Amino acid sequence: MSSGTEAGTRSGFRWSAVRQVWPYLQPYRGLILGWLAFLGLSSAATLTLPFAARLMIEQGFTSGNRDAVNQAFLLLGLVALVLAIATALRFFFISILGERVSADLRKRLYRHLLSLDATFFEKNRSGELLSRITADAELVQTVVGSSMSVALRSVIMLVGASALLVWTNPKLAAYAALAIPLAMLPILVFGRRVRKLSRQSQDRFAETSAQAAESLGAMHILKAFTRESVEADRFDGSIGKVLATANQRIGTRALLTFLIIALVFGSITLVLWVGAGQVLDGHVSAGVLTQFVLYAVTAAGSVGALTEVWGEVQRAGGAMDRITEVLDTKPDIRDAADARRLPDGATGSVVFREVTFAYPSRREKPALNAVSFSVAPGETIALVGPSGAGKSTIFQLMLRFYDVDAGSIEIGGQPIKALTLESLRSAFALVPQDSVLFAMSAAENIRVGRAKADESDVRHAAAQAEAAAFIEALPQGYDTDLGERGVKLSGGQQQRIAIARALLRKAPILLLDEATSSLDAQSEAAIQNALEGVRHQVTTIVIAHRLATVQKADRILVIDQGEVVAEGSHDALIAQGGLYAELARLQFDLGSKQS
Ligand SMILES: Nc1ncnc2c1ncn2[C@@H]1O[C@H](COP(=O)(O)OP(=O)(O)OP(=O)(O)O)[C@@H](O)[C@H]1O
Repeated sequence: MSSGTEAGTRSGFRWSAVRQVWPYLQPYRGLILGWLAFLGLSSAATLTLPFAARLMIEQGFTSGNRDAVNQAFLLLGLVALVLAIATALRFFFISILGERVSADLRKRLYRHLLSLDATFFEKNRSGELLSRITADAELVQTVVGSSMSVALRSVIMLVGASALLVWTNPKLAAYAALAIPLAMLPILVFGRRVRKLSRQSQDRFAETSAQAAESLGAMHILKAFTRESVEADRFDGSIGKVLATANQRIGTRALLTFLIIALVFGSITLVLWVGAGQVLDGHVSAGVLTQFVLYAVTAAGSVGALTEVWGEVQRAGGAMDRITEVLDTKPDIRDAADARRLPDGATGSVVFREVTFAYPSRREKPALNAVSFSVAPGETIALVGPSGAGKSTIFQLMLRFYDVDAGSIEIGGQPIKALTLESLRSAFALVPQDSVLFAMSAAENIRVGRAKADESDVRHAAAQAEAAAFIEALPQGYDTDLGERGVKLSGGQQQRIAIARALLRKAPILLLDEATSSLDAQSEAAIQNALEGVRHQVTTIVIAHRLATVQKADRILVIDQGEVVAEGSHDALIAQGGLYAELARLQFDLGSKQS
């Protein structure tokens, strides 16, 4: 997406992206409290272990007292039990929290995507957007459900172990204190690079998903043009790029890990060497040194764990950036603050006044130029003209998929910009050029027209659209699943389902965009008859290349290069002898030669 590339090159880490996660955590205060409580308990238990070990050595082995050994082991066992229970419950609370947060994030993202307008989807590939719902939300889940917990636990352990180091032996602790800032140094140096590479990884992965989604959705084209191997190579190339970025990121992380472990444990070894000298000199007991060692290892382990999750947090920061970009995108086409509903029972009149419009991606060439016409309620109008003339654009503007650049459009006597989008679009039943079906049953596909329609209405609409006979002949009749995008049906059958869907809607304005182009003459005639039946109840606007389809229209508008160049009945337009007469001569002459 356009803003995506901007953010992709932005190298700074956005804390705002991390803050964006907070509203998703807030509703789950109970889970957070549960997690914090058990985090505290498990940390306390872990910090008690070195102390128990010291007791064992000092009072048990050194003094040779069996009771003391028993007591020390009992304490150790109890601590271990508390640790086990607290760790399990901590894991439980935080993992559930992670799942809930990512589920909410996905729901919100999807809902938001559905609210965005046509321009957004022209700029962004669906597979790429899908990866934000799947892969990016997954990363955020990992951070909330695990890294966040590890990070906080490590901080607590680091602080706790450091305090206990000072308590155990302040002099040795002072040496150890030098090790910590040393360990932080590589994080500061390499952290920025890791987060930049992480964002790049996610972007490249999204690109791969987009590519795969597109190809899998057009498998028959790939096969028909034997492009499988070209496609596979293209995918290999994309994956190669993902891998290259991942390699760089992992390499940097590996170097980071090496430096941290080498610095931290190197320093600790030095400190212990000093400590061992103190034991030999009799200044410090073996028990105290053991306790010190264990606390030092705990503190060092915490630093290590922090660096590990720091990388994760950086990655999730990148992912959250990508999610936030979508959530921050506001649709240009939305309800005005004072939008009102189109009154129920509004008539199906349509008025275009001097409408000029250019698509956002092609501003230099208007698709429509000062187009004016009006359609009375119950009238049937046909839009005719060469391919690319602007006929479908007229439909898109009526449905307010785009806003006009100049002029205005009225439906039922109301300017469409003053209406709520929901009520405006409820006034239309559209049969688009490509009948889009879903992987649902035949009945559900028809019910897309009106979700609450009952079975008899669905069957009636199917009968009107000449679809009843073939649907009933399907293996499970109306319950037959039609496959992804309706692949299990022929083009003409898909089109009839789309017509049934539109008829079921019972909207005041019916828009047919090449709606019967895939049908045989017989089916088309039958549908024309069915449409005759509803003809005076609804306003019908038909786009058709086959002039036989439009002859019965009350009026025909001839569109050419974004302008209305002629208007009238079939006979009147033939008599005028313009573009329409030319189209008619070509089609009907051809027809007579063929027959
Ligand atoms: N989303 C879009 N972005 C940019 N230009 C577009 C877009 N959709 C259509 N166009 C352009 O606008 C012009 C009008 O297109 P439109 O789809 O309205 O033509 P049409 O008359 O319906 O053609 P056809 O009969 O082939 O369906 C064409 O030049 C087309 O290339």
